[in-house]
Amino acid sequence: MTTKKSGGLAEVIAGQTAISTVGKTGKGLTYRGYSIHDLAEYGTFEETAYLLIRGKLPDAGELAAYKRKLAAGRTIPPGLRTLLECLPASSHPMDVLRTGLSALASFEPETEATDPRELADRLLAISPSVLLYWHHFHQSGDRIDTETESDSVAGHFLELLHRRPPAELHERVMDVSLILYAEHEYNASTFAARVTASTLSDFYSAVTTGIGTLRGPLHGGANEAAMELIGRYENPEQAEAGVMRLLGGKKLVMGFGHRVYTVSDPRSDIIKALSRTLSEQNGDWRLFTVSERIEEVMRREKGLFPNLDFYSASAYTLMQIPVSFFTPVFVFSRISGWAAHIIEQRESNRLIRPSAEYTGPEPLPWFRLEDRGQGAVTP
Ligand SMILES: CC(=O)SCCNC(=O)CCNC(=O)[C@H](O)C(C)(C)COP(=O)(O)OP(=O)(O)OC[C@H]1O[C@@H](n2cnc3c(N)ncnc32)[C@H](O)[C@@H]1OP(=O)(O)O
Ligand SMILES: O=C([O-])CC(=O)C(=O)O
Repeated sequence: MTTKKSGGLAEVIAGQTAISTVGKTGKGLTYRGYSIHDLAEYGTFEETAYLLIRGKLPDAGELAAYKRKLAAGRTIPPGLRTLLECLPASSHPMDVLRTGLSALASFEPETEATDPRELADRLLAISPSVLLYWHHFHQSGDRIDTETESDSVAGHFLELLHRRPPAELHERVMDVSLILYAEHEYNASTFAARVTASTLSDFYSAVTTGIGTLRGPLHGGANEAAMELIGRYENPEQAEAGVMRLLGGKKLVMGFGHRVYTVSDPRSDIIKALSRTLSEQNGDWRLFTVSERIEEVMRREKGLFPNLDFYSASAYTLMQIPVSFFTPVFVFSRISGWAAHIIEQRESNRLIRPSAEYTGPEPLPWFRLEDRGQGAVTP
């Protein structure tokens, strides 16, 4: 029988993975055995993506070659540019990204000869270009050159967005953010991508599935929803009163809670520290102090802790990233985790098709159309 605990597949072991561990002792996170703290402190997003997609850390030569390859993958095919120009200016950026990456399949289809690792790299490299080509075309009519001098995904995205090389601190914060968002075991979007891969569908379809699933506010969309909440309040006192009202009305406070972590989300302290540094640098503490008060209230009233999405919201805003780009940034990073899982699924595939507990009517007699009067078909 489905209980509240088993609903949503909570605590169900739905398969195996060698890619990451989430929530060991209630709060740990490793990617292929490396702690998230080491990756965020000493690593870069490119090393992380290489580790996830290829299963080992690159050496210096491999990393340099990998960065060159990603830089070469930023170009958008002319047909896809035309398509992006045709999408409405009012599109949600997640629609643009989902549609853009899906359409790339028509220009550069996966074939028997395609190495899925190469395709993963192409999608990682081109994603910021797709979003920002569309953005600038509809903002100013400019058909931007999507090549930049930057040798990192973080720098490429920020440079395309603001059309100038990013400050060193901003590039590092974005790089760490991409590391934190890269991979998380059987989260909803990754699991959905694995389901698609398990039907032997193509790589693009699996990634597109992931994007569609990530967008919801219970998952990746929570970073945008959290910013919408934080942005409502001028000061911590207002925030406390507002959140108390939400809790009184049994509403969810986005950016809090987690399905697997029970003690804390280890990524949250890392992004929180960066949000503090950005506030200090900007000399603007409003978002940070409002966020801290919301955190205090949520701990006191509900015993809930912030997840990665909560302090990502203030950090991104402090770097002048538009709110509607927050979940797309999550996509830029999570493509690496999805890719690792799609490849792992393919390596030992069996169709993912669970069973359901039936709760519908017992077998019913058939009524011919002319006999179906009011109330004739009642169980
Ligand atoms: C990167 C990521 O994707 S992290 C997740 C991002 N999502 C969010 O931040 C959305 C807000 N959070 C939530 O909705 C949930 O905590 C989820 C979806 C993340 C996890 O959901 P579940 O594991 O199903 O938790 P569940 O709903 O059983 O929560 C347990 C209790 O805590 C409450 N609760 C959980 N999260 C929150 C929250 N953010 N605000 C208020 N109450 C909450 C629930 O209402 C429930 O209360 P009840 O027992 O009185 O009914
Ligand atoms: O694991 C989850 O359920 C959600 C999450 O934190 C992630 O995908 O990063």
